[in-house]
Parts: sequence; structure tokens; C-alpha cells
Amino acid sequence: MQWTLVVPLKPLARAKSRLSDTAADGLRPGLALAFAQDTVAAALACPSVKDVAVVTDDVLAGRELGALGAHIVPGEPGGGLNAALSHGAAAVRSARTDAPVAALNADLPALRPLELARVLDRAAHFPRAFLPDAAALGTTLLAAAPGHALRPAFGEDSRARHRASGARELDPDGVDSVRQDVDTGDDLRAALALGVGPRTAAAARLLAAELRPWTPRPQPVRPARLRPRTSPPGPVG
Ligand SMILES: Nc1nc2c(ncn2[C@@H]2O[C@H](COP(=O)(O)OP(=O)(O)OP(=O)(O)O)[C@@H](O)[C@H]2O)c(=O)[nH]1
Ligand SMILES: C=C(OP(=O)(O)O)C(=O)O
Repeated sequence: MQWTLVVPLKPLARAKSRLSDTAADGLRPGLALAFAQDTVAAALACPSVKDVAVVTDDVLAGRELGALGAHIVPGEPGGGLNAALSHGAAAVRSARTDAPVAALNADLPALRPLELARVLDRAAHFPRAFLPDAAALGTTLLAAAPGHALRPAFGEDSRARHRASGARELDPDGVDSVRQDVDTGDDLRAALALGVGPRTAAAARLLAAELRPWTPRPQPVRPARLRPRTSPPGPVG
């Protein structure tokens, strides 16, 4: 089965706010865009993916992700992430009613195409299925086979909500790159350890340069002060 992925992306200026202690305001939008670019590029290279629809009203992100080959779905209804995903899935299904659709977060910079294929191929056995994130609290992917509504319930603790909604929890081995979303500095380090795509690697280098602590220039070495010739006499004894 070949899936249409629906990838939600917040306006870059507001994205990844939980990374504010790792990346300054001036660098965070670029980092969020790099995550999305690496996520979308890997998704488009996945043999189980037919196409990718990015739900975003961000003009720069729309241009950059469109250039990679994604379809851009603008005109979010408001109401946050789940409303945006339902809007994207409806746009996909209005063109192809029988499309298998899967929501995929845009913050998976280590995503590997063959690991994504393993998850999607497994999801194809169920009406609805989801993959928990690396922290085992949230969700990185929610899939709905043809004839089934997506019914997204992303957000804090979404793993429990997706499970309660009747979606099948997937647990395939060796799909860390599909589970490693990046919300915090620790997540970013974990993603870098897995190996990120080229745009995130470049953005992380920029971040590292910014974070490098100021080191004083070495001072010229002065000769040790000579003991004064007329040092006071030591104790006589
Ligand atoms: N289109 C759209 N995407 C959203 C919205 N809220 C979150 N997202 C996207 O949903 C995915 C998961 O969201 P989060 O991991 O919370 O990302 P985030 O909102 O940028 O991060 P924080 O600001 O730290 O909460 C990311 O790809 C976000 O860009 C929304 O209101 N609209
Ligand atoms: C939106 C989600 O991601 P995060 O936990 O990264 O906000 C989620 O897990 O449902």
C-alpha cells in the first residue's frame, strides 16, 4: 500500500518553543524549518509513500517544502494541531476518497526512509494504527486505511488517547528514527546521535557555533616576579 502523508507544520516563528533554552529566538525558526525539510525529504524517499501534503500557512516553509516535492495545504481552520490534521486529511480525501492517509510530525530530523516503510507496511494491516514517540508518551505517526477516518488526537499524552480511540499501537523493532521527535535539547542530542539529515546537521553546526563558550585569548606569559633583593630577613634561629 502507498500512503499519503499529512505533515502539520506550525508557523516557524512560533515553532519549537520548548527548544528556547537550546536555540535562541533568532535560530529556532531555521532549526524548525530544517527539521521539517529533513522529515519531508526522507518521507518522499520512502517506497511506501505516494505523496506528502504539508499543512502550513507559513509562506517560507511552504515554498521550501514545495520545492522538495510536497503538496502544500494552506488555509488552516484554526483550532490547533488536530484541526489542522483533519483539514489536511479532508483535502487529500476530497481528491482521492480511497487514499490511505497517515499523519506524521514534522520534527523527525533523523527519519530514515526504510524505517518509515517498515512502520507504514505494518500499519496497513489495521483500520487505524499509531506509533508512540521515543518518550513513549506521545505519538509521531497515526495511520488510517481507506474507508477509515483519521480521528487525530495529538498533543500531550497522545499515546494514551490514540490507544483509547481504538487505534492499534505499533511496536516494530528498529524504527528509532520514526519515533525520535525533537521537543527539547535532550531530544536534539538523541536525534544527532542517531544521525540527522543534512539541513538539520547544518543548523546544528550553526547552533554549536553560537553556543560555544567565550574563551579569553591567551595572555602573554610574563616572567615570574623576581624575589626582591632586599627581602626581609628570615627568622634567625
Ligand atoms: N499546521 C499546524 N501544525 C501544528 C500546529 N501545532 C503543532 N503543529 C505541528 O505538529 C507537530 C507536533 O507539534 P509539537 O511537537 O508540539 O511542535 P511545536 O508546536 O512546534 O513545539 P512547541 O512549541 O515546543 O510545543 C509539529 O510538526 C508542529 O509543527 C498547528 O496549530 N498547526
Ligand atoms: C503533538 C505531539 O507531540 P509533542 O509531544 O511533541 O508535542 C504528540 O505527541 O501528540
